[in-house]
Amino acid sequence: MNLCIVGAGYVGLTTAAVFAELGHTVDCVDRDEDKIRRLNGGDIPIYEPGLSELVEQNRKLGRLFFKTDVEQALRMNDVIMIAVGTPSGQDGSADLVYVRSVLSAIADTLSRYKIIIMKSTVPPGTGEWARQFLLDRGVAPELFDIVSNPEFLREGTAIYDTFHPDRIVIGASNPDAADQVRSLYYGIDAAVLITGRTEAEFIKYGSNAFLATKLSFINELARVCDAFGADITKVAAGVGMDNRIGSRFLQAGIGYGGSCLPKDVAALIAAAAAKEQDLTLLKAVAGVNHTQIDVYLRKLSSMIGRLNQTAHVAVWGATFKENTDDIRSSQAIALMEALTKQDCLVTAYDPLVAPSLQGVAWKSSALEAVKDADALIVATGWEEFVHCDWEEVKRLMKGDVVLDGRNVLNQADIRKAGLRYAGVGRP
Ligand SMILES: NC(=O)C1=CN([C@@H]2O[C@H](COP(=O)(O)OP(=O)(O)OC[C@H]3O[C@@H](n4cnc5c(N)ncnc54)[C@H](O)[C@@H]3O)[C@@H](O)[C@H]2O)C=CC1
Ligand SMILES: O=C(O)[C@H]1O[C@H](OP(=O)(O)OP(=O)(O)OC[C@H]2O[C@@H](n3ccc(=O)[nH]c3=O)[C@H](O)[C@@H]2O)[C@H](O)[C@@H](O)[C@@H]1O
Repeated sequence: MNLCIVGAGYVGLTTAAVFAELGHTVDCVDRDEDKIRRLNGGDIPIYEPGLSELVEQNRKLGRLFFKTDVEQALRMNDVIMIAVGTPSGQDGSADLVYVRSVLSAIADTLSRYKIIIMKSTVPPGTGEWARQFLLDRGVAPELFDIVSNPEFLREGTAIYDTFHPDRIVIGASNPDAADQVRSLYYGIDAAVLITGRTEAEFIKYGSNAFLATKLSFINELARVCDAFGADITKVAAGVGMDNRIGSRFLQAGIGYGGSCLPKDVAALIAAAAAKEQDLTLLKAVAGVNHTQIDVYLRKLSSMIGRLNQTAHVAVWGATFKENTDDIRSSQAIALMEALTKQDCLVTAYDPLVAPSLQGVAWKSSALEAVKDADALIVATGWEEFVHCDWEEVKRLMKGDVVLDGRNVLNQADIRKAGLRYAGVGRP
């Protein structure tokens, strides 16, 4: 099939590479000229394990192209996939400005039947709104179908997730269009759920909202475990052994971040509010996440006795989780900002990024960052932090406090090196 994917971000690029690998011919277009220039020069603008190899392989095979001429690519292809960003607006609702601009370009170029796939995460009802948008722009109804096909990949494992999804959700009002979208995925062994468009949109928000709920639940339980001197990792293991609950997404820490969970929880709350529904549970989920960093700061303060300009805190990790270079809504960054707000001296290191942050001194290695620090906080679970030389850390630090913001460290190793360990909900 000939496919045009609009948006060369995490989702657009991964989907383009995987669909090309499945044998389709893919035009991946983005209006960001610099991004497309880099892609055509063999430079992948995001860090995603395995993506670079897959892109290069399929470019060489003549199945994957990167272009800036969005209109021309829209004209040339039979299937259009919208994979542009849907960021949070002022009130938390999803800002559809980029989606609208693609729809506008589609309205300007549509002269024969096309399937328009909404891959971006959009609020319930957006497919219907998009259909009306095109009709209002004078596009004949028989010239298009809009199909919702939400994406469930995780950054850092995007290629694996796209080849091995738990399910493929296709929301369409026309069964033929749904079948065509299904055929794009031939070669991928996964359950396919065909549903209505609005239901598909809800499935995406429901999934992310549930994942966020699971995380805030375990983080709140970790706070109580702390108060009782119990170990949340053991509690989570036991709770997760119930198949109805499942063991994944129960790792307590400084809270969830990234470009999607916080944004999608906020968007669902806003979408519900627009229909006069008050989502009290999800508001609490967001609230727990928002205050999770305070829990760590209180713990840090109690261990080093102060949080002010005389406290030197080293922070390891800046990305919102390991194996990505994405710092969007990163709790690690929020933590650094909270520390600098208290005038602490912050030295930091991340294997991939060093974003400019007032009051934060970036160092070129993890060990450099801990030199003379009173305390170390591990804010992202990168492998190199998990397996570091704790004896050396102890030698370099002035103080002896190690705060495990992801509950990924081996307490025994840290204590053996003469350091004091604290996680959240871990005695
Ligand atoms: N990042 C992720 O892991 C996942 C994201 N999603 C959803 O997928 C959507 C895209 O997310 P990301 O890939 O992270 O976004 P991104 O922000 O990384 O990339 C979006 C791209 O779209 C381009 N763009 C915007 N308007 C355009 C236009 N009119 N014409 C051409 N290009 C245009 C931008 O230049 C940018 O390169 C969002 O709705 C997100 O919620 C869904 C699942 C996973
Ligand atoms: O819609 C999206 O964009 C995507 O959002 C998340 O994927 P992602 O944002 O890549 O990251 P996750 O792996 O879900 O992690 C989110 C945050 O939760 C944290 N987390 C995750 C798992 C856990 O047990 N504990 C925990 O604190 C991570 O450190 C991270 O900050 C979902 O997992 C994907 O299914 C979804 O497609």
